[in-house]
Amino acid sequence: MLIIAVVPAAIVGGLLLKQQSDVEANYRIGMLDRLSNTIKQEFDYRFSLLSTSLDVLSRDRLFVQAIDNFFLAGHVSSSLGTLVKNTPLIQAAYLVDDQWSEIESYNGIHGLSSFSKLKDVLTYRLSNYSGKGRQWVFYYNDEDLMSLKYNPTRRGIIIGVPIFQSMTNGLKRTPLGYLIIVVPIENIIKVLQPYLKDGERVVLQNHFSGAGDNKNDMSNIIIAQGEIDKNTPTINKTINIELKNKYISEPIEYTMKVYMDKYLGENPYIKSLKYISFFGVVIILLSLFSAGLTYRWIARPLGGLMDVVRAYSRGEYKQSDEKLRFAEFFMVERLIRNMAKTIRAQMADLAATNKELNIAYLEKEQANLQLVNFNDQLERKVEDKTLALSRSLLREKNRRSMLQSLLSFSHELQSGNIIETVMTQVVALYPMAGWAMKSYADNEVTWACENIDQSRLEMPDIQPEGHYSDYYCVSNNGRYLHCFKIKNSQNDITGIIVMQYMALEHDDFEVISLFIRQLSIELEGRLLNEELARIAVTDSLTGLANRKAFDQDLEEHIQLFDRYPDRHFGLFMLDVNGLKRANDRYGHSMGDVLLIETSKLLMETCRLTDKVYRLGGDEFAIILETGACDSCGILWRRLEKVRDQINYACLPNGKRVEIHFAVGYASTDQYPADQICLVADKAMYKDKRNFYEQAGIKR
Ligand SMILES: Nc1nc2c(ncn2[C@@H]2O[C@H](COP(=O)(O)OP(=O)(O)OP(=O)(O)O)[C@@H](O)[C@H]2O)c(=O)[nH]1
Repeated sequence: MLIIAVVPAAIVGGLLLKQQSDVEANYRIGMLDRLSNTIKQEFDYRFSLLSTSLDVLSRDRLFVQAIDNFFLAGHVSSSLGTLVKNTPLIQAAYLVDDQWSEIESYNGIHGLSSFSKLKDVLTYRLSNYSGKGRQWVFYYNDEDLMSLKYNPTRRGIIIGVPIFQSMTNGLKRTPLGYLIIVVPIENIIKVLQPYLKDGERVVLQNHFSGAGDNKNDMSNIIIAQGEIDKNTPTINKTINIELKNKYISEPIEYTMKVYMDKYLGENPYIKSLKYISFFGVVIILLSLFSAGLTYRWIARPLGGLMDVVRAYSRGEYKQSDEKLRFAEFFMVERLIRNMAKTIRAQMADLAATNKELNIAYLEKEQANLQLVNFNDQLERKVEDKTLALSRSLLREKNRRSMLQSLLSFSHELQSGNIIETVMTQVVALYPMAGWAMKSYADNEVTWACENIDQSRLEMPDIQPEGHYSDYYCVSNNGRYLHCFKIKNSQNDITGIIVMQYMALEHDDFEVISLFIRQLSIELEGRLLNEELARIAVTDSLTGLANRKAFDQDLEEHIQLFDRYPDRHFGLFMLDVNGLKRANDRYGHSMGDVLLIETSKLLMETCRLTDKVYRLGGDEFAIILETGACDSCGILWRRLEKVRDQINYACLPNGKRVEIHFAVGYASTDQYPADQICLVADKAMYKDKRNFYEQAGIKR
């Protein structure tokens, strides 16, 4: 994997480096081309300029005439000097006559004999003149054409220009002389060297062309800038250049090699990258091959095996069509096939068992369902029954509670305050409700209220007179005022109970109605009992307490006095005088009136704390609760005063009899308690006797 990942990256990197190297190489080659062209153009330009200057000078009339005229030698010298100074390539110039004797020179060597070689070559060339140009170029080598300081190598180029009398006569004639120009290789180097940079060099190799006598070549001209290190890798370009223009008769050629110390060789890394790439590709191919083999012979069989196992785990017992390789795989395959057979058989058994179980399960489910339905129905019935039972139990409980309450209530009602007892009872029964009650039996005119607005109760719609039914209901701010009349057995309304509550349930209504009925009965019973008790101790004619009451009270007072001896009481005994006569004379009604009026008179005379009794017939008694002797004396004097006044008992028919009675009294202040009755009685009879005696009436 590492190889597969790294090798392509290295190849791509190498290709990029190679591309960069190629670009750089192309750039260097371009530089080399430009330098080569520059050197060539400069070479051509300089020699073209030189040839032009030579052509101009060779046509100079004074210059031509100077060959024959000694006096023009100064002009020649001046012209040659100008030529040499203005033309960088030229270092020395000679003007010679047709015998090649020097006429004038500049930077030259006087008496130079070396021209003999040139003479032969140039004469030969002129004889074979082709009609093209009239400047001839030659190499020189190892010749002294100027001082050593100008040309230490003794090598260079000579340009010979024949000078004719007239240009029109052509070159068939013998020239007057020759203009010889010396171009040392030092000047060529000097002219071309500025175009080079360090590490660049130009080697001009001349071609040996033309006649065999012109073998004095310049050898190689080496133009360099800076030191040349031969160990430094270089690039070079070889081109042919010609010293050639329209003035030169026979051009000469150079092979110019331009060197630059730039390395164009292959990058070693790129070179090694080739090997790396190659080996990388080989490794990748080998890896792919290995992967293919692994996949084909191991992974795919194992995958197929895994698929088979997974299919088995899912319950799909299909055999793979893929043939497994190797003996182990065959064994595994056989094992799996055997397992598949076994599992299939087991699955078939399981399927059959499962089917039976499913059937049994369905039957069980149906039975369960029926059972659940039955249970539901049973539960609903039990629930309904339980609810009904609980309701009846609650009702029964309420009734029992009510009955128990009513039992205690009946007992309480016989003795306590009726209103308070009833209100306590109803509030205890329904504490969340508001209650009010008014009793007509006690002539009560105010409502007893509990959690209810009394002002609402005073409204006409509440009053029982406007309603026929024993129960009526009026609304009260979203609630209800349930009104129950209390009636006695004569159907008289004896009271009303109001309940402020929500809408009444049937059970509640029944309970309250039962309570009201019970209340009515108990109330009437109490009233009857009270009446009976009152009658038992009341004299029916006069309305005074009777003898029974007198006996009870006297006994009470005696007992009380026995316990509290300082609390004296007094007893007055009274007897009406002349009742029999009144009866006899005017009838019993007169006697009754006499008794009634007497009792009124006694009641008016006594204090409220004194109790008056009619003991029977015409006998009366008075018990003074606080009846010390002096108190008894006060009452006796008041009775005396009343008796002394004349009072009548009158019938409607106008008949009347005078009221008169005898009085006697005793106090525990003076007598023992158990004797005061006797003492008072004696006193009374004594008083009666006195009356009759004074009145002269026979009894
Ligand atoms: N009208 C009337 N007469 C009664 C009543 N009770 C008793 N008498 C009668 O009153 C009479 C009482 O007689 P007396 O005891 O002699 O009374 P009296 O005539 O006043 O003579 P003294 O008591 O001795 O003064 C009897 O004839 C009774 O019948 C009653 O309630 N009404």
